[in-house]
Amino acid sequence: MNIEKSNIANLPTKHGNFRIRAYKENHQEHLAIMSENFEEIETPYVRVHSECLTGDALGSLKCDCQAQLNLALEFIAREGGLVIYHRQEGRNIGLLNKVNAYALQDQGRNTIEANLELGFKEDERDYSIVEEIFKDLKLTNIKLITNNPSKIEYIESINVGVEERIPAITELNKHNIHYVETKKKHMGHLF
Ligand SMILES: Nc1nc2c(ncn2[C@@H]2O[C@H](COP(=O)(O)OP(=O)(O)OP(=O)(O)O)[C@@H](O)[C@H]2O)c(=O)[nH]1
Ligand SMILES: [Zn+2]
Repeated sequence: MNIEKSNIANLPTKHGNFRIRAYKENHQEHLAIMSENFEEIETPYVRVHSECLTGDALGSLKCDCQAQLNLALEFIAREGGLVIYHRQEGRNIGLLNKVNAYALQDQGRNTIEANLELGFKEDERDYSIVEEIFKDLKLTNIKLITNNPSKIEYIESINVGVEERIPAITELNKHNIHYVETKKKHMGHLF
């Protein structure tokens, strides 16, 4: 994999001060967001956050993405760690397809049924860039912020130890409760 990486720069945010590095693979760019003390921590807290433009940027109430991102940024600013902003929109079906999936959800399909009806798997994400970022940042043991057991499985499969799982549980609302229930029931998410 041919990956270009940026220098490390400061990023002050309302959640705290971070250090960021961008990574470019083919036509996609990702971001590592590190706490200021990241390099001194032996076993950092890590979140691999999948891009959700509608949630992260627009504050969509259909999912729990923005709340999880905010939770993770606040957590690592306080406790020390890393958020990888993994640019695989819509579980990697892309924005246009995700909006088509939303249109099917408007007609009553759940998040998985909509993906399948469009000809995709329920989850098309590929985490190979995450392995490259872990190598670049020399991560061998982490504490992972997630509810998704397949993320833990993947990270262990690349020989990075997951010493602890921190749940990423946020407040639900009437728009996302069905989405979260579907993840729990059909995708094995831990709540
Ligand atoms: N295809 C599709 N993608 C969605 C939908 N809602 C959210 N997403 C995407 O799902 C991804 C987030 O995945 P989730 O299943 O919510 O959570 P996760 O990352 O697997 O697990 P956590 O680490 O616990 O948050 C983001 O890329 C979102 O853009 C949807 O209805 N359809
Ligand atoms: Zn979302």
